[in-house]
Amino acid sequence: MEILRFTTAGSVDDGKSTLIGRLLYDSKSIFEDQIAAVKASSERKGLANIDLSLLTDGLKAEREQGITIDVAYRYFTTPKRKFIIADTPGHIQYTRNMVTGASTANLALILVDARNGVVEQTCRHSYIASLLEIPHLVVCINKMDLVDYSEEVFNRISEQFNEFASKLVVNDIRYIPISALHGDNVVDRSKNMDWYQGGTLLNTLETIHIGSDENHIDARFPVQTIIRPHSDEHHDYRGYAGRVAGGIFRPGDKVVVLPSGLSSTIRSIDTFTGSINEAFPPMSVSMTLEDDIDISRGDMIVKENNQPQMEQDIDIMICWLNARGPQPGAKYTIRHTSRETRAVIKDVVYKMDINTLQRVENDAELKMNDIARVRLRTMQRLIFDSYRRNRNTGSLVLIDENTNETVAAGMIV
Ligand SMILES: Nc1nc2c(ncn2[C@@H]2O[C@H](COP(=O)(O)OP(=O)(O)OP(=O)(O)O)[C@@H](O)[C@H]2O)c(=O)[nH]1
Repeated sequence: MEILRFTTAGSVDDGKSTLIGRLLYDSKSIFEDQIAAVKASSERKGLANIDLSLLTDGLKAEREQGITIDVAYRYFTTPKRKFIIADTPGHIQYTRNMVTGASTANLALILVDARNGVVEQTCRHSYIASLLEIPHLVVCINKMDLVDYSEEVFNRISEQFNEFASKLVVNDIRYIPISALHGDNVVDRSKNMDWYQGGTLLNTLETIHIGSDENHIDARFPVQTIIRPHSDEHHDYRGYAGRVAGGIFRPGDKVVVLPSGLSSTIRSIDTFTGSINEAFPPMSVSMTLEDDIDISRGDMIVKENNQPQMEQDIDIMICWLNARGPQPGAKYTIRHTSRETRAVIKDVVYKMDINTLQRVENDAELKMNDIARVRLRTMQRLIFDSYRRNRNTGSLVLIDENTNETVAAGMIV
């Protein structure tokens, strides 16, 4: 079954918890005992309706303890798709959390309070979603019940958002008028907004086309592990295991191993359940080649006629995630595909002011949540594509060698 990953963003009190609770409740994705518990505590609080935000409040408590990464993952399934929600809180650490939750997302769900319209947070979240090249944006205009389910308010906010979004790179934006509290257009079609002809939120999540979200053109296979079983039966088996990061591989394909440049032909592609004729992202497989060549972890198998770049000097857009900014000359471990190497930050080219979308030059000091363009020099060559071309081979993280913390996420320009 297809999996859709999405992230949620909105300012504090826009209704994210209520919306996710509603989505799980109306799609019957939560267990009866959880519902019973929420009903009981709603009654205890003297509420007439059950308070759906209580379903996600357990997670809030965790957040308030200040755990390192404030992203809570929730899972639900309908007959059509599986869903993974990366739920990020609306408070000030937006960038860091969104980057963490959104790097693999197909879709970003942006919540707007119908009474307030597009606010600063909406713009920041949308900018980050576009920076991360999240392919689909769904803007839910919530609390429609508080504006008399007005079509005019909905249109005004949609236009306001559209105008801002025209400055971003987002290909697919949809707008849905909802009331998370009353359930309008979340799972069930609203009886209060006949003027709205589009799908409900769940319907949109179930049907949005995500088949082209992965790059199926540039064949990229970063090798994670070399498999050499020691039993007699498999004496000469040597497989290269990893996750397909782009394109389509088939037995018989002429391939090149990078960085060595040695070439061979794919003999077989194997999975736990047997051999297959085709491998594409994000499948995890093991390949065997016709020739016995030297391959190690971090190498990349690609096709002869379509090769990635290999460089040591790399420009990236970076999101700084750590409380401590980079010290001059500090070395970092870079994790990129299945490869690890060291790098130094040579230069901060500019920082980005997310509110105005202007570049700020002459300010090289990176602070938490900053977004900047920086130049890296790596010890070994990286084998990469631009992030725009391939999110798998174009993204990397920087790790502090002393504390072992992830201090930044980067997207190769
Ligand atoms: N009238 C109305 N109230 C809503 C709606 N959705 C949410 N609310 C209310 O708005 C308030 C905030 O909702 P939450 O779901 O806690 O908001 P949140 O965005 O998750 O807040 P944080 O988790 O603090 O970021 C609550 O009092 C909700 O009952 C809606 O569609 N209509």
